[in-house]
Amino acid sequence: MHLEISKLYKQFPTEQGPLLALKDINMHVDTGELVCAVGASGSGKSTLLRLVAGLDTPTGGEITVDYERVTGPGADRGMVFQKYTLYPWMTVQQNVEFGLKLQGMAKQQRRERASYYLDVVGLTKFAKSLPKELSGGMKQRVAIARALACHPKILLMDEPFGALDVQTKEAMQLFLLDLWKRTRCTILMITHDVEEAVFLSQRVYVMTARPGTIQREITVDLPDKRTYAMKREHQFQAYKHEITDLLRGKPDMASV
Ligand SMILES: Nc1ncnc2c1ncn2[C@@H]1O[C@H](COP(=O)(O)OP(=O)(O)OP(=O)(O)O)[C@@H](O)[C@H]1O
Repeated sequence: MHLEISKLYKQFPTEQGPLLALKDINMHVDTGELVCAVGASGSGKSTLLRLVAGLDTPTGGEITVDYERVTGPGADRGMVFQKYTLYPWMTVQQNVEFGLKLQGMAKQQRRERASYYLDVVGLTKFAKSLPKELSGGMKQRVAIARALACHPKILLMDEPFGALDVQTKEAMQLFLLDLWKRTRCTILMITHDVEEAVFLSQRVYVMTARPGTIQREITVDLPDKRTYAMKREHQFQAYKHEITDLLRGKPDMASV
């Protein structure tokens, strides 16, 4: 799998005139990578992910998945949004099966596929529950199972833990890292949370706001096994400060 974003521009018409949301964005994600784009509010993160998902069209540049141009939504890209997007009237199992049903998969096969991914996210016992009976973290695990069940080439995550309390968010970050290792899925996540980006990623793209650009690409050279304790270590804190300073627009003394 190879996702390539080249010379991407997005401009929106507004009452005050054209608004340049994304300017000359160049990024890539390869098989098995977990990459985050981090930026302040208004840096165009959601716009970027919507373009990759094919939910909107760029003003300039292009996005390719395995060298094929993205022209609309496709089963090769699975989405997980911040707000729980489960259908409230469907059981957990039905929610996970829904995309497969749309793809025309036979009943027995989709039941088995959904059960497999509910097991992967540890929610087998809740297959018959309705979303309202689940906690926020559990709902996001269902949303992840639903996206993975369609066997996407890449999982696109838009602030997936943004609506969760701090403890649940940390638990979900560890859950995602474990899932990523077990399934070897490829993930592009956007977040405004610097600590989250450093904790999860192998590479981080740091964005600027108005217009949204890629300011820096940082390879996070931390041990593969990430732990809570690691967050207090010097190297982790150094990455966090480097990215926070970039977002604040402080001069980076290392590059002067
Ligand atoms: N449909 C639209 N029409 C006009 N302007 C838009 C539209 N969508 C986004 N924008 C503008 O584009 C810019 C980037 O928005 P976007 O939501 O992508 O940023 P973001 O980094 O995801 O922000 P946040 O973290 O607050 O969600 C903002 O200035 C926003 O107002």
